[in-house]
Amino acid sequence: MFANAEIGIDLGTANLLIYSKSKGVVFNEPSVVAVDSKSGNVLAVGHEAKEMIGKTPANITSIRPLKDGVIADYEVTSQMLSEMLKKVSKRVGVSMRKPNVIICAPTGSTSVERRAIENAVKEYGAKHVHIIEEPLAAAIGAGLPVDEPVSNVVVDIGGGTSEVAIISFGGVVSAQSVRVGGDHIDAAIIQYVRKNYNVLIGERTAETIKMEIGYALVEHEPVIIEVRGRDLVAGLPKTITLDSKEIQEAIREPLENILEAIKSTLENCPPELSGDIVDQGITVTGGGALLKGMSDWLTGEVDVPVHIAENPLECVAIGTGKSLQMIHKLQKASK
Ligand SMILES: Nc1ncnc2c1ncn2[C@@H]1O[C@H](COP(=O)(O)OP(=O)(O)OP(=O)(O)O)[C@@H](O)[C@H]1O
Repeated sequence: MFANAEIGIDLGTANLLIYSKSKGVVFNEPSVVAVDSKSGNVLAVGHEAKEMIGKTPANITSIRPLKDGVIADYEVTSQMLSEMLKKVSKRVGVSMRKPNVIICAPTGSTSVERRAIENAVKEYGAKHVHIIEEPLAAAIGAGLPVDEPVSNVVVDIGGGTSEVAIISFGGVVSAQSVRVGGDHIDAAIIQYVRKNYNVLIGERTAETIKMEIGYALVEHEPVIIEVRGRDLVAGLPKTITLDSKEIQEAIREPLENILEAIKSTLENCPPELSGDIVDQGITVTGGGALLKGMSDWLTGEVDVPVHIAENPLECVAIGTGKSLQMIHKLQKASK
């Protein structure tokens, strides 16, 4: 039934990626939509819409329709998907008519949330939709030998969720999904700056701070960044200088929540698989893997080797794409 499946979709909280069987990753843009508030019409999607966040006039709203890895605004998600598939069709000349689709969902998502994902794709006109567990896709995309009799641990740190899974024989042996990811790290930075400087910064500024001077909980030479926000007392624009040590403290809590999920998954690992984990280590995927010091921090905390995947932001999309070819094997394993 899935032999002729054609595209894989990583419908992420932060980014939406589309993988075509014939051309690889053909689309990789932020999961953002700019909508005309009066007519409800979509004005822009992806990069163009992200540029507009926090800057639009009253009649235009920039929306991120996914939250914590799942659909928060169904209507807008369907519109976004449809616009993005049309864009791909035009841009790379890949036909997106009635595709067979493999799309991923977080392991912690409910059946209602999964149905919403499936229906959003079907609404576009997809013929068959198959849902794959997000960490399994991440593991396949990271090049781990998921269908072999050796267990692998994958940690996928996305925008809205972090998934930790032990995978063996093409299936998820045990998994934990926490609704904590890059977005929560950004929110912690916004809160810190507001509390300590009385300055309000926007989401995009917080993300820049994280990417430029954010560190996992490791020793490092401090670096600084200058950013602008609005002084909450004077109401005027203000420039402040932040250093990486204070930001490190500000983001401690979400990082520790992610670590807890990793530790508890490892603690619940069937004893027969523990040996493999010591040998193989942990592979980290998702945008969060790019936080500076991530690999050193996790290695110190869990005492097994930690590898950052080669292309962490694209692993899930590549994995859904590759699973187009492996689908029969995976289906057998999940029976
Ligand atoms: N260099 C970097 N340093 C730190 N964080 C980064 C970096 N690059 C990207 N990120 C963060 O990675 C997150 C996006 O990752 P990714 O695209 O894997 O998430 P997603 O798949 O959209 O989300 P989810 O899996 O939760 O639905 C964002 O929070 C982004 O800020």
